[in-house]
Amino acid sequence: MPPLKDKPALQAPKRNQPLFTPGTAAKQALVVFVLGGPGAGKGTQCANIVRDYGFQHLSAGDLLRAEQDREGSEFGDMIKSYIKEGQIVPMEVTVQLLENAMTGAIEKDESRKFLIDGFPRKMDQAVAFEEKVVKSRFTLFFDLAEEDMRKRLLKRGETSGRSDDNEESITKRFRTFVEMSMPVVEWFKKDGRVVKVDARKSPEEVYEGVKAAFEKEGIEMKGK
Ligand SMILES: Nc1ncnc2c1ncn2[C@@H]1O[C@H](COP(=O)(O)OP(=O)(O)O)[C@@H](O)[C@H]1O
Ligand SMILES: O=c1ccn([C@@H]2O[C@H](COP(=O)(O)OP(=O)(O)O)[C@@H](O)[C@H]2O)c(=O)[nH]1
Ligand SMILES: [Mg+2]
Repeated sequence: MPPLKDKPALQAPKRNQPLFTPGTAAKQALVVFVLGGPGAGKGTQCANIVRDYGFQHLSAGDLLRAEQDREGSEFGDMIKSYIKEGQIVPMEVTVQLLENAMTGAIEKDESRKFLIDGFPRKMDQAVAFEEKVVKSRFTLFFDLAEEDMRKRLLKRGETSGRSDDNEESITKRFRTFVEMSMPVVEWFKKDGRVVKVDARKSPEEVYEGVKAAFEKEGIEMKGK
């Protein structure tokens, strides 16, 4: 995993210091959250969307794993244990990593359209991000039963090398998903900002549902 590029080491906010700098470049972004249980296929579908819609893919899990492996990170050990236990890393860390990545991409003029994958997984993250960074346009929600997600994760675990793709961690991640993350989906749903996609079929068939969701939200493919 590469280190955080062109950014100072991530530091915990000092007492009485605002968590995020208001008015940053990230405010200009178009954000789509991508949620769904562990193994539902979020990352797989994000790759399709990046290819066809010109979004930048920011996976909160990938950013946390990169920070975990970054030499000198004061959060490395903490992130490692949260991930293995299927717990949600304190939101200050994740929101700051996301904001850094968005600001970096905007400054380099790569894109202002972001798919934020696997975030927000807990109400405090959702509220903080939308208040302090930017409000999401909508949430793409991949719907899949636990038994199917478990099968996909165990298969992924054969090659992923991830510390949390094993039976014990998977069970913990499912509990966290139901208790912490589903309330976030329900909250956005009440606000009319969730589009649900059936994730049971093949990746190609699931992508048809994704394209229909983007069309419904008025987001066009590249070059259209
Ligand atoms: N529609 C699908 N049908 C079967 N397997 C899938 C499908 N989509 C993704 N996978 C596989 O399931 C695993 C989890 O997918 P991934 O995209 O990493 O999900 P998530 O990011 O939601 O955890 C991966 O090994 C992936 O190749
Ligand atoms: O906002 C986030 C996103 C992820 N995680 C942690 O990172 C793990 C892996 O997340 P990822 O999205 O990579 O897993 P996926 O759902 O794609 O399998 C989660 O179980 C959490 O422990 C977190 O703490 N906060
Ligand atoms: Mg993923």
